[in-house]
Amino acid sequence: MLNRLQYISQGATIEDQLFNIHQALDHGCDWVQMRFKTAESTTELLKLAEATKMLCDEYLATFIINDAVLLAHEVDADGVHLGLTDMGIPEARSILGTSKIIGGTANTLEDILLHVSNGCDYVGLGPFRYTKTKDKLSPILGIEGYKNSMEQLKLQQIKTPIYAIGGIQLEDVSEIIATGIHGIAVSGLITESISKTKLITQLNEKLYGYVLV
Ligand SMILES: Cc1ncc(COP(=O)(O)OP(=O)(O)O)c(N)n1
Ligand SMILES: Cc1nc(C(=O)O)sc1CCOP(=O)(O)O
Ligand SMILES: [Mg+2]
Repeated sequence: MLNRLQYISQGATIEDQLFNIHQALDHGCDWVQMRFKTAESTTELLKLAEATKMLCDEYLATFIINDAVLLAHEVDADGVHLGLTDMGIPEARSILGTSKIIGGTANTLEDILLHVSNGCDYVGLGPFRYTKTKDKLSPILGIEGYKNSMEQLKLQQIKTPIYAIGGIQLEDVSEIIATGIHGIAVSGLITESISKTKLITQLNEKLYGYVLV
């Protein structure tokens, strides 16, 4: 089963990225998505990916890469996350094989159904609310948007794990999970937290419904 909490990395430089990723792992995150939009070259992306791979191996954490399928293949990451304008899931699958995780972005039920029919392993459905982390946001879904999509998926007996994303705060998690959503993907919440161990423990308690030891 896929973990319920995914940390999406932040940082303008390799050093900031690595610091934030290391912090998240050290305080209990077990799934990192490397998202480095300000990388100046493919060499920088490769350097960060290699370093993140080593860290995630050390912490026994899942490591996926945003957008870059060939890079994920090159560093033997656990998978990729692909947006609506990134490489298609069938092509990514043919490069990465069946053992790797492929996630896809959705904003509508139609997006979700397309990803499911293309064999994605999970869907990131968002944005939940406005966030400054990503430019050019799709229309905001709010809790009602999640309720509607999850009801339709239940009717169609679709069990692909769906992750909520976009501006999520600790206080939002219980009502999000109550819709049938599998997990959450967060960036700013963890990066900016000054008590990360407490935050991640509280997130996991809400996501898994019991206290993790
Ligand atoms: C878990 C998860 N869900 C959605 C996204 C957004 O991906 P994308 O639409 O490709 O946008 P960018 O992240 O590339 O700006 C995501 N990264 N992760
Ligand atoms: C990367 C990303 N994708 C989104 C989408 O809606 O597809 S929202 C988002 C940003 C997530 O970061 P934060 O937790 O800081 O809001
Ligand atoms: Mg993308």
